[in-house]
Amino acid sequence: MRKSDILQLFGTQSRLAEALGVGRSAISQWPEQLPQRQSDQALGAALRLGLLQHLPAHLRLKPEDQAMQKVRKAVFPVAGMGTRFLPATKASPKEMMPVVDKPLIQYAVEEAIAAGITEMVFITGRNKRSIEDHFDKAYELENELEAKGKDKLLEILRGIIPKSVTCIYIRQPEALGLGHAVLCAKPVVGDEPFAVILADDLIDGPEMKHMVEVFNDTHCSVLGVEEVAREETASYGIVEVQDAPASRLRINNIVEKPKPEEAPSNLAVVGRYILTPRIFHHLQHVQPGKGGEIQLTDGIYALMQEQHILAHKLHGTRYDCGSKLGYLKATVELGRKHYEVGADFDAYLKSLCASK
Ligand SMILES: O=c1ccn([C@@H]2O[C@H](COP(=O)(O)OP(=O)(O)OP(=O)(O)O)[C@@H](O)[C@H]2O)c(=O)[nH]1
Ligand SMILES: O=P(O)(O)O[C@H]1O[C@H](CO)[C@@H](O)[C@H](O)[C@H]1O
Repeated sequence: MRKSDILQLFGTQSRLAEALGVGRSAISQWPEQLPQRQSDQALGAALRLGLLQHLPAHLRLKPEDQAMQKVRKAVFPVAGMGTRFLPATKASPKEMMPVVDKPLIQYAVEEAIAAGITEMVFITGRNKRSIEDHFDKAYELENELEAKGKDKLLEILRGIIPKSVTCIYIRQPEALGLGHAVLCAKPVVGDEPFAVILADDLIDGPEMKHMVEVFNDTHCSVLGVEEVAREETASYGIVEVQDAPASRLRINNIVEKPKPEEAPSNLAVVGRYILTPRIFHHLQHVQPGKGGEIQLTDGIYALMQEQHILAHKLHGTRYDCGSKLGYLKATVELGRKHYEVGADFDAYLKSLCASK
């Protein structure tokens, strides 16, 4: 690829330099015929900035490069301690706590599958064996159900993970923080955009599917956000946004768990992210932040200095199942909707309220 083609795409050297996070002098030293690495970098930046529609036909992405830009992998960090749910989480993971009849992690995996994601990457720690068992084939149990003619249950069991989906487990040796957990996925994710789903934020609705649509349109990282009460900002990553063309919300600041008086807004990041692979570079360099942990938010802040990052306002209802109250709310709401017990449970709740 020629440097002049690239410059035509970006308009000016400064704009290209800014997009790549390098100085203008570095660009002026580029030769006219660009080595592969520079053309890849420049094309990647153009893709993220939505400039590729202006690219002459002979320079458009090859189908194999387009495949690399699909969100095919989801990372599920599940190596945390779950201290807010002790003693329930003393010997079993928080992500295996059931809401009605499915563990939290299964809701998260189902949301990823609904978004067309086919590789599930779990970042696990100690006490997390039951997560692997949950997504593994249970031969003895299946044989038992088959012998007893319990076909419906057998079907439910076999449907947990469709055949087209692969599960991969990576151990986070120490719970050094969410950012560190995501960095542990680097060897498996490689040079592709990927989703991050925090299972304790249970979302009733196909949120990741909507976010993948935004990514496919823009090729920018996307964060799921929701307005929270001012007094709750210290529990979340908080973003500041500006209106960008096509009513996409572009993030221009992100702060981990600010006090209400210091928060740039009340727009909170919930546990849904689509990130470009460049995040790994930044996570390798961020220092321990809030709470002495390697924070994903700090990596995202660094990424934002060189790439556009968008905020996607949730469509579905989110339940903070990392907290007791949020978990109880999810249990009641999803219980009321459940195909088997929903109607009876709803009648019970109504009679309970009437009797108080
Ligand atoms: O080092 C870490 C930290 C956090 N995580 C994962 O990131 C997500 C958000 O982290 P949380 O802070 O909500 O989870 P926690 O397990 O640490 O919970 P509490 O002690 O606060 O009750 C959770 O899904 C957690 O498992 C990791 O995988 N590794
Ligand atoms: O839940 P944690 O680990 O305290 O916090 C993590 O998840 C939150 C969403 O649930 C985000 O807003 C935070 O930015 C992130 O660090």
